[in-house]
Amino acid sequence: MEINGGDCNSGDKSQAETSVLSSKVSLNHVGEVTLTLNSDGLSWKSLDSGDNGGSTCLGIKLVPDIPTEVKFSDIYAVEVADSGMIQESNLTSVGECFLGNESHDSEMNHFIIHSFQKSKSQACLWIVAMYSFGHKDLQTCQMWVNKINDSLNKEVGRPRNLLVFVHPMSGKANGRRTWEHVAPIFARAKINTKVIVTQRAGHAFDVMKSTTNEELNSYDGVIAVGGDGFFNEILNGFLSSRHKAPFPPAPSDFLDTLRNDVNSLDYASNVACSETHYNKESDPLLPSSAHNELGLSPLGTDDGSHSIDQEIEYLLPNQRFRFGIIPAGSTDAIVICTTGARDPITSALHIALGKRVCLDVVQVVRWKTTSTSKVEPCVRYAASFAGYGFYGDVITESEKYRWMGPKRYDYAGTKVFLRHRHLTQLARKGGNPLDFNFVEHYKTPAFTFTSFGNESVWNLDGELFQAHKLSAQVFRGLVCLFASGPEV
Ligand SMILES: Nc1ncnc2c1ncn2[C@@H]1O[C@H](COP(=O)(O)OP(=O)(O)OP(=O)(O)O)[C@@H](O)[C@H]1O
Repeated sequence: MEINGGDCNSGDKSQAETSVLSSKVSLNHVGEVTLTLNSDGLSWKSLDSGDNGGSTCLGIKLVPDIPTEVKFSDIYAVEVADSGMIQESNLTSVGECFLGNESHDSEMNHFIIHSFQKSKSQACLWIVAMYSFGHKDLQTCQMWVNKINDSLNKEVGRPRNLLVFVHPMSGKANGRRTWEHVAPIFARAKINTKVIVTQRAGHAFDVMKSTTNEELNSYDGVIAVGGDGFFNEILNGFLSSRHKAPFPPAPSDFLDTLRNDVNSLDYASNVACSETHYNKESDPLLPSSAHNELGLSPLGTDDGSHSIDQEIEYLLPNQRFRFGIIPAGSTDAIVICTTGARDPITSALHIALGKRVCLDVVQVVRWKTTSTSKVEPCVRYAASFAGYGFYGDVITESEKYRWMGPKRYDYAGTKVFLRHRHLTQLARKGGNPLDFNFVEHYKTPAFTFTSFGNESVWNLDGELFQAHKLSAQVFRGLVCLFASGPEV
């Protein structure tokens, strides 16, 4: 083993300060290599042929398709393994040439680097990759592991403790299996997980709502193993007791109605204040200072002095806190916006490596009149979409057929469509169902708030709905998921 000084990397001060470690080791499926520890990762070069491995067969050069470097930012774990076999060649599948090559296994101590490779057919899809390096001396293996771990510990943003909610009935009732499939990645990365398998709808919401920030402070994030609805349940549980911004501005005719309603004065003044301080043209996102100007400082500050960063601090249990999702649902739309692949392993790797992306969250306020004629807001948060009308009816109906898996949406959709009163009447009259105007029944036939503007107001079937996108600036920390953006 050689330890070379930093003078190997002349010219770059930061690199020169990092001493470079280099050893002759055996890489499984490749053979003998010189392994080098650089400032940002590991690289290796084959000693067999001088040009990174491979051998010749009938005059044709056979080069194993194995990377020659890995960055620390892409390594999620490293470990010393029990002594075992290292295969010194990769030529197991080249027919006759296999016999002609000297491929042999050697028993030696080894250490394993756990990383990932991007799928060749779909770059968003990450596949676990293991590099097994062998050396006769166990101490050398341990020394490499220690050095690599020292570098991994300097990687920022990686979680150490996570709260994991598993929805066992999600998708095709495979939430638990999905978690068991990815759990070894967290174990290898030495990430502690507290796992809660939900017993009923609303379980995760209740836990998130009732758990204090002090209690959540011991975690670096919350992970949902389930679908979009499950993720939204966790998000809503978290925000419902923490997000205290004023409601979005309402149209003046609606405010007049509210002002005339003596029972609703509190809400009217809240909404009116929002309207006064908000200028859509110059400031498309709701100003964070509105919290204080409205006198709504439930986060415990009312002097108007704290900055946006401080607000995030008050809202989140800690600055590291993130939300993550491991897809196990029926549609998994959110994960397509974050990792770009509907694949639990890809999501688990993103989470373990501390990759993140900001995702907008929308607050939807529905003003509804209660039985006592009081106008009250009903607040929900959505990370992908919110539905109304036909869409809502389909979702409600589909819950009866969860055992069918994702097919239930097609079945429930058809059933709700065919149940339509107008359609039945039309059929009785001998009309052509294709002439049927779906909009007649559902004034908003399949209304989904998929593309939220910064501020939107809808009057649907006589009820007022408002949505506003929570400022990415204000909620920078809050809406970060454990995932990097999809490859473009
Ligand atoms: N243990 C449980 N039993 C029944 N329902 C549950 C349970 N845990 C959570 N739920 C509810 O099931 C709803 C749907 O869950 P989820 O989003 O994971 O599945 P999905 O509907 O199959 O997927 P998608 O939302 O991607 O279409 C959630 O909103 C949640 O309230």
